[in-house]
Amino acid sequence: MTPEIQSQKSRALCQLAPVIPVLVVKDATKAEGLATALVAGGLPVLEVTLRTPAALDVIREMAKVTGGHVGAGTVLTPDDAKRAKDAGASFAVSPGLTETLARACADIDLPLLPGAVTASEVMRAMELGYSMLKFFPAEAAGGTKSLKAIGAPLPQVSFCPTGGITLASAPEYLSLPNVICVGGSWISPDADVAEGNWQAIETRAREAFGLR
Ligand SMILES: O=C(O)C(=O)C[C@H](O)[C@H](O)COP(=O)(O)O
Repeated sequence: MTPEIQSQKSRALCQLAPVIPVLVVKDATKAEGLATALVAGGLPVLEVTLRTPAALDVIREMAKVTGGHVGAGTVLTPDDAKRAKDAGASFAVSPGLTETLARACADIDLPLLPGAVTASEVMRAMELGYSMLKFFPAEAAGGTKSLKAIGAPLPQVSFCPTGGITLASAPEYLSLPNVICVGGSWISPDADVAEGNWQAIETRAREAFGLR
């Protein structure tokens, strides 16, 4: 799957909801309840970060939830991409982009949403064939001001900004023409996941769904 087609697929996923919840889940027994609450709240596209030992099992469980599109986040290497795909991830998200990772995702037909921030990083991603990118770390890298500035010379690229975004700051991002959705971990705080407080998470998902 070429990077061009990967970008088409990640763009279509990003269009499904205004927010992609970024999930750091330590316990795979929580996966089904968490995914069900998020999908019920209107957020079907889920990014499970490969930052916990349980992450691949979490992907495996979440992939069974009807209506969800489960991807892996923090995909840094070809091996991460392969393990994520084998666990049932239908897309991968990376904080950055390397040619090795782009090639690996192309080889295994896994759509990649790669990260880029500077003009050179975005131009490199474009050279490789990507037109849908994660803008990470969004707030630390200048937030909406940077996205607006980068959109002037590079309007053909769309972004999913992630990193430091909240329910309060999301609308300004979503109002930009080069932003399709945002990513964020605020919808699924550790304490609610640990306690299985799915109602609170569904309520937050619903608020996020209402952003567009
Ligand atoms: O794990 C990855 O692959 C990342 O790139 C980082 C995450 O996307 C951000 O950590 C989410 O940002 P917050 O909403 O500020 O928590």
